[in-house]
Amino acid sequence: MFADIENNKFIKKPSTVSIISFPFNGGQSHPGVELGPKELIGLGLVDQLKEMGYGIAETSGVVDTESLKPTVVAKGLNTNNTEWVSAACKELSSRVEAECRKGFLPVTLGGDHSLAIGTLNGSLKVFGDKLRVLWVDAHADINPLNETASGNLHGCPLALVCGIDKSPFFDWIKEHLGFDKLVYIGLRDVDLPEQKVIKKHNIKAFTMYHIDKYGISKVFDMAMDYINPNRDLPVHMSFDVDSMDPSVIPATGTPVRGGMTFREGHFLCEAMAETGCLVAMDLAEVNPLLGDKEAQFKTIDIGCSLVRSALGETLL
Ligand SMILES: NC(=[NH2+])NCCC[C@H](N)C(=O)O
Ligand SMILES: [Mn+2]
Ligand SMILES: [Mn+2]
Repeated sequence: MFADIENNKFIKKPSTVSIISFPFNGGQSHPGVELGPKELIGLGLVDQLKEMGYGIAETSGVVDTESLKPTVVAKGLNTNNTEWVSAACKELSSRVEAECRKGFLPVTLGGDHSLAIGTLNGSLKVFGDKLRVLWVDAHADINPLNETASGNLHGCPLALVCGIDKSPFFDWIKEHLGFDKLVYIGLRDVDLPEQKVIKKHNIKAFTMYHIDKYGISKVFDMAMDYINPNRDLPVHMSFDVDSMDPSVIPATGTPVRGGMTFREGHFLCEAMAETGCLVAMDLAEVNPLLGDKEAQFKTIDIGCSLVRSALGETLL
């Protein structure tokens, strides 16, 4: 058995990772994001993790999202590909849950950020109300389903995970994340309905303003002090690569200027690793079809190094 969750004794720094590829683009409208996992692995991510000493779980693998595409879809919904996002995320949830139960650390490679509906549900099932979530993103991704202007579900995952929305299309989501168990870092593009939700539920958020003002080190400490003051609770980090500045990570579908530098992003991941509390990670929104060759290479290469940093890569 992996851990004694009741006593906060989850496995710190697990030695085995499961690489879950989630080639999915149904949560947004730019083709190409489904190629993220293949390109990240193609550039050597799995070998790099092995070199760092990690065991790679045999249960690593690809979620066959295409086969989960529904043939009949409801009309008149405010969100796009609703049934497909639900079916794919439900499958992803059970994969993440199974890996966490074995004491492995699932690293889910996206795919668009709607994937967090699945990954967070999976880790919530295992760690229950001990689970804490660090959401690293330019966006808040907490649009209520009936209020999203774009209709793209990658802008809504936290509304479902936190139970603001109890859509019948997502009736498999039974457990919800408390608002006080979530913290944001990197925000700089938040829609009006999201601003209302964040204020109403008093969700802790560190925007780029706070990173500029205090520096990333202090911001990370403040974020952890809020969700995990004794550094003894399991943390799921959901990392959207558009949290990074577009000059660092250009190949992503919804870039926003004024993001984290190369070092700020890596420092954040290194600091997360240092706590020993990371139990699951998502890397979302790498789109290898956007921009020129150099932009694509940079994005994939730095995507890999962010994961390595979060898993404890250090120079010495
Ligand atoms: N995971 C992301 N990149 N989300 C971008 C969301 C953009 C915008 N807030 C929307 O809801 O459409
Ligand atoms: Mn984003
Ligand atoms: Mn996002």
